[in-house]
Amino acid sequence: MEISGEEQQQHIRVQSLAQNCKVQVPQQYVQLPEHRPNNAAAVKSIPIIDLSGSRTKVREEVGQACREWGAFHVSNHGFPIQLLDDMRRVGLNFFEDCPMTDKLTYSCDSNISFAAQGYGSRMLVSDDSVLDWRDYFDHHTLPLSRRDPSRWPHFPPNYRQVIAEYSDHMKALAQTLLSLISESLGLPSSRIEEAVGEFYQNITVSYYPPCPQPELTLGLQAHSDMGAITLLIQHDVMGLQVLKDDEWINVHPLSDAIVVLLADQTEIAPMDPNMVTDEELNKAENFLDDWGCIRDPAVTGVVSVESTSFREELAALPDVFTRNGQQQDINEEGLRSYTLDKKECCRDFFGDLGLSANLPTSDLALPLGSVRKQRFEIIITNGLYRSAQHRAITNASKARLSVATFHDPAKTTIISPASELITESSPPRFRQVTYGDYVSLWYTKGPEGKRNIDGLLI
Ligand SMILES: O=C(O)CCC(=O)C(=O)O
Ligand SMILES: [Fe+2]
Repeated sequence: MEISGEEQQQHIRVQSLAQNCKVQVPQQYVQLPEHRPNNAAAVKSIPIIDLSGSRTKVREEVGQACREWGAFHVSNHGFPIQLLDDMRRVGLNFFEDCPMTDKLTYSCDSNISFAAQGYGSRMLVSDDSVLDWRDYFDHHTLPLSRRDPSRWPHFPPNYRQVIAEYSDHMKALAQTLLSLISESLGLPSSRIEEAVGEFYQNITVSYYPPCPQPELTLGLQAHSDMGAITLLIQHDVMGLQVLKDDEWINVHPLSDAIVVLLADQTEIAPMDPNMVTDEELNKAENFLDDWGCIRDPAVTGVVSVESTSFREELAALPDVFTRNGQQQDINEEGLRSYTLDKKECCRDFFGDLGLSANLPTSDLALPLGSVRKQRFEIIITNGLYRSAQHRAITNASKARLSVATFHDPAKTTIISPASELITESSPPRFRQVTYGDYVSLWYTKGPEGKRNIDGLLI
């Protein structure tokens, strides 16, 4: 049967490409210069938290790691070490020892749905995106109603059993971690898990073949994960990097430890305003400063805007945000163009206002005033923990494997501003977004090297 160009595209696996392109990668895999990997700072590393320590100590360490990194290793986590090894082994066996024709029988069809289960390479729908140097197998594992092991590899023979056991243990660890994260914010331990609801868990095994031009490519472009919390293991080849203070930091593989990555829904999970202490507030302010957002009370009045009510709102603001020493243009038009051209900038701006970027630009005029009033009392804390921006790099000599276990809300869960913030004088002004829509945005627009929470901006 003749295979159409489109079908061929669907079936091209990076592993086959790597065997044929020994010198040069195809143009579609070449990243823009600003996205290419550079030499990561060797000295820093994400924190390691020993979960067997006292609850108070662990809580404090988790809080600090979430504020400063959004990513950390956990050791002595209670997850069976043998199962971590088994998972890495069956993953490698499938990618390296199963014939390509057999692997292709599990191909996922990204035309049918986003994040389709199965064997694939290309995640984003848009045709003009630069491609990742990666193949993957995505498994839908929880809730049990989504679990259909017959859709998972039959090779090696224990593959399906390992995935099922791995999924159950990962769920338990995710629950422990979310309760620690809740407690570290002074919230009841079940608070974030309740906000997330029943876990939708996916396990993605990623396989990065050796790449002839690692300096031009990325195994996986920069992004933050969409759900609540991701737990990740790598085998012994380094490739994961986390962004910290505008610097990419290598996450070295530790065979017995598990990487925890905060995902977007944890960043915007509701926080209890009564729990915000002066000390936390100070930390939040320092945190924003660390992100290059300088509050400058000396600067007043900024922009020319068309809408009078919007101008009045702005005039009521005694200060203006500057970033890296430069005053931000915050007129409505400016924001609109940030949305299109400089989403990161816009996201920071919204983030400073505690809006978690969960706001359509056209509605910006309405909430600004009320938001400003509450900013230092309540809302800042909402963004205190940031989801980790991360990516994977490639290397010329060795294949690399990682296993990421995502814990997400149900597609029907509504992401909305913290209910604590809604009062008569400050009614909800934000578009409510269902998690499913959020996911669709990500797959159609792509993270574009930015945190995918930006996808919520219209
Ligand atoms: O391969 C890695 O280490 C990163 C994987 C990842 O970030 C993802 O699958 O979302
Ligand atoms: Fe990720």
